[in-house]
Formats: sequence, structure tokens, C-alpha cells
Amino acid sequence: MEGLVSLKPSPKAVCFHSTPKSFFANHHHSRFISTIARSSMNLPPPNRLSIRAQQPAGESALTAKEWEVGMLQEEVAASQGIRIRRRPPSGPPLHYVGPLEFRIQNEGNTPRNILEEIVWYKDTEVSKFKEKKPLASLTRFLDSAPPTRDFIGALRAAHLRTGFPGLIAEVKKASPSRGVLRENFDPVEIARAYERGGAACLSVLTDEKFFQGSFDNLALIRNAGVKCPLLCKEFVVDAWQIYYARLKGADAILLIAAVLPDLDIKYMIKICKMLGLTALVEVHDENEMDRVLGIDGIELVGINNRNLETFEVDISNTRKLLEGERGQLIRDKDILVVGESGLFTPDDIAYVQEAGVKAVLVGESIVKQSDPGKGITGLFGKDISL
Ligand SMILES: O=C(O)c1ccccc1NCC(=O)[C@H](O)[C@H](O)COP(=O)(O)O
Repeated sequence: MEGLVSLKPSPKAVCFHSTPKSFFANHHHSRFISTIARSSMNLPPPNRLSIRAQQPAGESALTAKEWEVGMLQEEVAASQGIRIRRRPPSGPPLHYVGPLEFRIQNEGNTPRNILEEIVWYKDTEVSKFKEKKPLASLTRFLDSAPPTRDFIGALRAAHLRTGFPGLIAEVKKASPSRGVLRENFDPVEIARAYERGGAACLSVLTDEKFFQGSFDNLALIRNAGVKCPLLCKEFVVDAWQIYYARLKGADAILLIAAVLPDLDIKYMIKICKMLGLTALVEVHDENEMDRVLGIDGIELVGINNRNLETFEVDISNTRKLLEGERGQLIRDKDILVVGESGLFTPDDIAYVQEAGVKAVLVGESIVKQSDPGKGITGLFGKDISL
């Protein structure tokens, strides 16, 4: 039978007879909701056997429900073309039919690519953070957080002033694709050098495990009096991270369409607006761009030239996503577009500017220079600080 990975006599099968009626009622209810939700979203029938009512009660019933909700979320995401799974498909608890127990096959609990690995790690990381600092305790400090600065305004002003795309310069120590980019890494010194070199805004990587960044770096740069508005470069999977970024001094935060379903993006944009933060919504392909253009209230879209699943970088991606009707819609909506990743030379900047971006996000090519401020001059082929 397809999908069945184990089938064996179960010593626990006796539990089947002692399962309380309330469990069957609730379970039936949750199946009912799932079925309505699934059909209203044009989702295919679930790809698993549906005899779960025979599960034992208690903890495993709860786990089964959590699993079912998670599976429904995954199905919604998949129906929007999202390939990244938010957490490992650890599968439901064992199922019991009479004397037999069985599990349904899942695709394996190993991430399929680096982005999925990062997202799975974030899920557990954020859960731990939330235990230590629940949202309710964070919100108490919101009034004492530093005021947010106008991220998009700074990019537009730099574009007007220099005639080049406004620069978001990235404070990036390391990356999964390139390893360590800068050994002697002083985030505040780099931030100041970028500001002196003419950056309009800064992007600060806050992920520790994969990029050797930190939320402390964000706070250090903010508290050092750097005037450029700051983007919190995180892999957001939970609204908690947005509140935390705000408390640490961010003015903007990254939301990745390859990770977040439409409803999450809408909800997170509302939270950003409520907190005075700008959302930079990042896309990599046409499907993600079309999804994002269908969402109200988007002001800033980043086109990442790096495929975060394969690490492949191709700056013609920016041009491809800005061609034709999409480009027209973006102009009609007055959305500011940021060209991201793989920009090393004045020709690269000219190429993405020609494609229609009014801002660029650059890390590697400038952070590697002994003076990152001079790196900016090299990147643009001109001193843009003047
Ligand atoms: O940079 C990576 O290796 C990477 C891997 C997985 C997920 C995200 C990753 N990078 C995030 C970015 O997109 C870049 O930091 C940013 O656009 C700057 O790119 P670059 O100028 O090429 O350093």
C-alpha cells in the first residue's frame, strides 16, 4: 500500500477501545473543518489514510491534531507554489487498526535545501526565544524602543541625490554559500564606514547559526548613533521576531515570500505597519512576484538574484521579473524595487538600474574590502558620499 511505512502487531492496540467519546467528537470536528477549509481552497484530498479516529487518546491525540493543523498549513503553502516546508514532516503518531499499528510515509526528516534547513532551525530557535521572552513581556518595552526612521524615504532621497540606486549596505560576516567574508568583523566600525561611504540604509544580519550575525549587532549599531535606517535581515517565521527586531532598533524587516504564505505576509505587514516598521518583501521568481503584487499595502519589494535553495546567482533575474506587465504594475503601484545579491561592479549596478530598480542591497563585494566605505566607491565607480 503506497504511503505505508510500517505495519506490525501493536501491543497498544487495546487503547482503541478506551478512547473517550469526546476525542472522537473533537477529532471529527477538526476533520470537518479541515475538509471545508481544503475544499474552499481547492486543495486535493489529503495524501494519507483517514482512519485516525482509532488513535489512542491523550497526548498522541493532541499531537495528531497539531500535526493535522501543520499539514493543512503545508498544503495551503504548497497550493501557492511554496516549496519550503516550515517544519520537518515528522508525521502523526502511530495509528492503530485492531491489532495493527502503522505509520504513514513522509518524505523524510532531512531538509531538502539550505533555506529549508534555516527555516526549520528558526522554528525551534524562535520557540526557545519565546519561552524566555514571551510576546507579552516584549510588548511592555515597545514604548521605550527608539523611534523608527523612514527606510523607503532614505532610499528615494539617495536615488534623487546621486542618480544611482539607493544603497542598502549589508553588515555580513559570513554566509552559507561563501563562508566567512571578513575575519576581523566589527559591526559598528563597518556600519560607520558604510555611512561615510554614502550608504542610504544598512542591512544587518541577525541570524547567528548560518551567518554569524546577531540581534546584539543590530542594537550595537543603532545605539552607536549610526543615522542610516536599519533593516533586520532575518528569516522571519513568527511575528515574535518582528517585535523583537523593533525592540533591538530595526527600522525595517525582511519577509521572504519563498517561506511565508500570502496570509502570513498580509498579517505580518499589518504588524509591521502597527510598529512603524517597513517590510521588505523578497521574491526570487515570477510566481512569488505575482503573489506579492496581489497583496495590498506592499511598498518595498526585493528581487533576490540568489536562488536560496541552490545558491545560484544570476543578476538577469532582476531584469526578468521587471519585464512587461509586471514592471508596469509595479510602476502603477509605485512600489520601490530593490535589486539584491551578486552585485560587484559599476556595470552590475548600471544593469539592474536599467532594469528598473531604484535601490540595491549589497553585501559581499563591499564588506570584503579593507575599507568598506571605499568599497562603495569601487562598486559605483564614483564617490556617492558627496
Ligand atoms: O548569502 C547566502 O549565501 C545566503 C544563503 C541562504 C539564504 C540567504 C543568503 N543570503 C542572503 C542574501 O540574499 C544576501 O545576503 C544579500 O542579498 C547580499 O548578497 P551579496 O551582495 O551577494 O552578499
